[in-house]
Formats: sequence, C-alpha cells, structure tokens
Amino acid sequence: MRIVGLTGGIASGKSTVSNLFKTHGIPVVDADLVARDVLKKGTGGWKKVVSAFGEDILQPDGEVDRPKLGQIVFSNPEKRQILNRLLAPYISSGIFWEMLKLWMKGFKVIVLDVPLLFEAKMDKWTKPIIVVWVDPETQLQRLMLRDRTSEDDAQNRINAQMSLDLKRTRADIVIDNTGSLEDLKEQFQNVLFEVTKPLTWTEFGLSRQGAASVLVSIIVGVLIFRKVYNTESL
Ligand SMILES: CC(C)(COP(=O)(O)OP(=O)(O)OC[C@H]1O[C@@H](n2cnc3c(N)ncnc32)[C@H](O)[C@@H]1O)[C@@H](O)C(=O)NCCC(=O)NCCS
Ligand SMILES: Nc1ncnc2c1ncn2[C@@H]1O[C@H](COP(=O)(O)OP(=O)(O)OP(=O)(O)O)[C@@H](O)[C@H]1O
Repeated sequence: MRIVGLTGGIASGKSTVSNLFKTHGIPVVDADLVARDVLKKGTGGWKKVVSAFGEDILQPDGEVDRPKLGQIVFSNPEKRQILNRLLAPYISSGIFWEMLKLWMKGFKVIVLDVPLLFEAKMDKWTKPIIVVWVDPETQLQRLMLRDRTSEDDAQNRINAQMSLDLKRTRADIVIDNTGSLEDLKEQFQNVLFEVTKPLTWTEFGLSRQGAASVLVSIIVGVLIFRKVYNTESL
C-alpha cells in the first residue's frame, strides 16, 4: 500500500486538496477528524484533557468548548504541548485504525492528511510527502475569512506550527496554492499522475493483495517442499 503524506500549514488548502483526491476515488484519512473523535465527551482523550485543563473548558452539554480550548493553547506554547502530549497516543491509534480499515478494503493508495505530519514525526511512514504551500499573506487572509477570527488569533495559530517554508524543503512534491482554485486543480493533475504510478515492490508487499500473494506463495512452497520431501523419503 502506498501511504501518501499530505500536509501544510493551517488554511493552506489541505482539505481542498483532500477533496480533489476523494473525487478521484483515493481515500483520505483526515487527522483533524480523528482528533475531533478522540476529544468527544466521555472518551479517554476527553477525560485526560478535562483533568489537565479543568471543567472550565466544557460547554453546558459536557462537550469540549473547542474555540475556548483553542484560544488557550494557541496563545500558550506550554499548554499546547500538554494538549499535544495528552492526545497524541489517541490520535495515532485512531489514524492507525482508519488505515487498517482502508487496507482491509483493498485500497492500494491512501492519503494521510495530517497538519502536524513533520511535528509529530509521522513523515517517516509516508511517501511521497506533499506539502500544500501558500504565501504568508494569503494564508492569513484565508484563515481570517474562513474562521472569522481576528488577525492576532489567526497569526497565533499560524505561529503554532512549523513554518511553511521549512515544510516545503522537506517535501517530495510542493503544491503552491497561492493562486486560484483553477491553478490548484491544474497542479493537482500532475500530483495525481505521480501518486497513481505503479506501486513499488515494497508498496505492493504492504498492500492487502501483496500480503495475500506472499501468504499463497508460502503455502504453495510448503506444499511443494512436503511433496518432494515425502517422495524422496519413500
Ligand atoms: C485546540 C483544538 C480543540 C481547537 O479546535 P478547532 O475546532 O478550533 O480547530 P481544528 O481542530 O479544526 O484545527 C484547525 C487547524 O488547527 C491546526 N492545529 C490543530 N491542533 C494544533 C496543534 N496542537 N498545534 C498546531 N496546530 C494545530 C491544524 O492546522 C488544524 O487543521 C483542536 O485543534 C485540538 O484538539 N488540537 C489538538 C489535536 C491536534 O493536534 N490536532 C491536529 C491533528 S494532527
Ligand atoms: N486556491 C484557493 N483560492 C481561494 N480560496 C481557497 C483556495 N484554496 C483554499 N481556499 C480556501 O481557503 C480556506 C482554507 O483552505 P482549507 O480549509 O482547504 O485549508 P486546510 O489546510 O485544510 O486548513 P486546516 O489546517 O485548518 O484544516 C478555505 O476557506 C478554502 O475554501
């Protein structure tokens, strides 16, 4: 199985690119969705976070008040680190299960959309790595427009991540999403071509079909060996 890493900065356009993958039949594991699930009321992640940050971060219905927790952690690196440390194990196992489900369904190429792919050191599991880059001013404007936040709040969120310029140096493929959606779709055609190239032997071995072939080969090998061995010992 080919595990493609998709990352970038906040509001750089990862979800927009993810949607293009999905419309071309390539499934996407969205780490933000997994992170939402592991913070739902009553889950292990929720319990840890409530005991670390207190009940003040809860809404009246007991769910985490996400904008409130966001304001706390995006303006305070120590608190952000605490939140990351508490949720990381739940997020990684959530991503693993989502991948396993796709593996069992027989998908040969899947995309992991993980905003903190490099920060969480998950880049070593993915190849190729796609970074959706955007120029800093456009990123700020798109973030403020999408989330209806102040400039300070948006800038805090951008500063909470590794710089996009550094991320692009670690990419196999860079998508420059500073232009229009039409520009993005045009670049996406080349990305799709790269990502859907025939699998390498290692990638094939990691796919469900590859694992099945290895298993069948082992069984056939053992049967032949036993037949030859039995014939010789007669
Ligand atoms: C702080 C929380 C509650 C704020 O929720 P909110 O709904 O406002 O934002 P949302 O989850 O949609 O995230 C929006 C974007 O913020 C960025 N972001 C989220 N968490 C972090 C973080 N810990 N550090 C840096 N950037 C982050 C990502 O680019 C993400 O795409 C939430 O982001 C959270 O639980 N974060 C910790 C979990 C995490 O690390 N998520 C990223 C998945 S790898
Ligand atoms: N090329 C583009 N032109 C104009 N707007 C765009 C373009 N690409 C994305 N956008 C808009 O910019 C905003 C951010 O894009 P998107 O939500 O895809 O970013 P993201 O990287 O997934 O963000 P996050 O890290 O918060 O999940 C959205 O409102 C989206 O519609």
